[in-house]
Amino acid sequence: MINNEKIIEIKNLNMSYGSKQVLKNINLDINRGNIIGYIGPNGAGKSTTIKILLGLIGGYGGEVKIFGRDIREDDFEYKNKIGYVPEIVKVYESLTAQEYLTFIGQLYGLEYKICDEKAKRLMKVLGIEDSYESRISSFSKGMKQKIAIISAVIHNPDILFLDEPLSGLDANSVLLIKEIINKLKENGKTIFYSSHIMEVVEKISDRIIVLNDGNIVADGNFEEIRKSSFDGSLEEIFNELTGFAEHSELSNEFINILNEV
Ligand SMILES: Nc1ncnc2c1ncn2[C@@H]1O[C@H](COP(=O)(O)OP(=O)(O)OP(=O)(O)O)[C@@H](O)[C@H]1O
Repeated sequence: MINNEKIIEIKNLNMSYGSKQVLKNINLDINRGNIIGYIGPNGAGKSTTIKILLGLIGGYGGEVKIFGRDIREDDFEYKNKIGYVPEIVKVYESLTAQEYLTFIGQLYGLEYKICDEKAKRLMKVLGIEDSYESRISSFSKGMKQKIAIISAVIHNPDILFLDEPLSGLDANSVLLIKEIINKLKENGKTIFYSSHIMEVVEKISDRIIVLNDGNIVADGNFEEIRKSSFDGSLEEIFNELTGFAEHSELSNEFINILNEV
């Protein structure tokens, strides 16, 4: 399905922390129903972009429109239609899954009874329903990740920002969550997928955007990126685009230091 409705429009986006410019004139239009692989080396500016889109940080230059409206003017309504799985999951660990998920659901305006029922059913699908009334502090890493995913989608958002969403999940859960992401796309949801696992980004994304030092250095589907670069895997192209060629030298140096004593 080709959908040209622009759901996110970013014009001349700049962001600095003190004297350090971390986003340098980013221009991006994102269409509804796409999975966008948003990748780049550590410190490239990915989280900063996502936090601006989420309305979590201000002080930027340029313009960001979501659902056609400037987020500076409409910073409340649009937030009800977006969901976010952060890289480092901070859930309120002293709460039970039931307390936490119903709290989040109610923040998004759902009735208690509806979020209670939905949360329990979603946990069942992800195989953790037995822990619905247990404290999150007793959960394994993967279980906490599943809670973070449920809390990001319980209100059925139109745009989903996922930062390393598969972190800590076992192979079966990875398969299930990837399948769910594809079905969310088929349902017209737009997904911003940020990850360092290149194999997944390569397979899952309709469009891949590579950020390096605050600049977009590649933008297109995997085939287009291959054509404009070379015929390799996304991991190889990524290393080439971001200028990282010293892995052999650096790994030798690391081992040599260990061998000194
Ligand atoms: N609150 C802050 N104050 C000062 N500098 C910051 C702040 N947040 C981020 N930075 C700097 O901005 C740059 C971009 O950081 P950002 O977190 O956006 O990178 P990233 O691409 O998400 O990296 P990673 O892959 O490691 O998560 C980095 O140099 C970082 O040190």
